[in-house]
Amino acid sequence: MQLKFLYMEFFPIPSNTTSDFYFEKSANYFDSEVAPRRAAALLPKAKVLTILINPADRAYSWYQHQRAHDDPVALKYTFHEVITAGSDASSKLRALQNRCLVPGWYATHIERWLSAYHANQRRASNFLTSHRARYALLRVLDPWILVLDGKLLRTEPAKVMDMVQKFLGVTNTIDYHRTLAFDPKKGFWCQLLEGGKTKCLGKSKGRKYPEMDLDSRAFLKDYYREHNVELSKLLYRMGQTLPTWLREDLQNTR
Ligand SMILES: Nc1ncnc2c1ncn2[C@@H]1O[C@H](COP(=O)(O)OS(=O)(=O)O)[C@@H](OP(=O)(O)O)[C@H]1O
Repeated sequence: MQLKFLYMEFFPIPSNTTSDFYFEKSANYFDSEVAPRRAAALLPKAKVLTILINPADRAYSWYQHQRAHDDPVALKYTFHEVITAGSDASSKLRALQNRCLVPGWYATHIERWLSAYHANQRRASNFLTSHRARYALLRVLDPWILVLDGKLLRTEPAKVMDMVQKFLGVTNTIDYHRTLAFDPKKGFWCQLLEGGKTKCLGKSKGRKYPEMDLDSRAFLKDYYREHNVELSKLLYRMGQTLPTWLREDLQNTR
């Protein structure tokens, strides 16, 4: 009971009379086995947005995140040592390796979200026996999932926010082309305040760290090849635009 109460407080039941949107964001349960089923049970009408960057960069970003939080394993080992550690490595090193690598199996995780939510919506399209036709119909009737290009979000956030507002069906839209400005010191787009100053995200977002070494880049390119091919097929089936980083990656693969 207690858990349910906390959940309901965290996700208040939306009233039919308001046009408010409740949102929640986290990078940490995207790849969870149980989260999609739980989310679909708790919030069957939720819209889901996934922001994907190149999984190799995501792995490196996580490693840097852990170093910044003084994780002794991330401080002790280089990124290359972490991602290439073998089965004989310590359990702590393997755990860090998993948190760097596994969330980047994007197609596997998105499939899990799709099946959890589709299982919920099946009744609406029960007359269609083919899985593919059902996908297609649900895509048109109820676009509830949007896959966004994290690289584009970084370089052209206003353009991405236009897509988000359209997807959510926001009526009172905000023109982010006017409310965001590039801050050269931060190296990212930030909120533009009255008077021309900018308000950027905190120190923990957009950290400055060295470029990934080329050996790690090559290792991860190979490691994620099949996963990225699967992702491109899945996005095609879902009728979603391929992120530019994925297009480039696949072109280089060929
Ligand atoms: N405008 C702007 N300002 C700051 N940071 C930006 C911005 N746009 C995108 N990013 C990228 O977002 C990354 C951190 O966001 P996350 O949501 O993954 O972080 S967290 O899960 O909340 O810790 C962060 O990753 P790192 O660069 O590894 O720090 C950024 O690259």
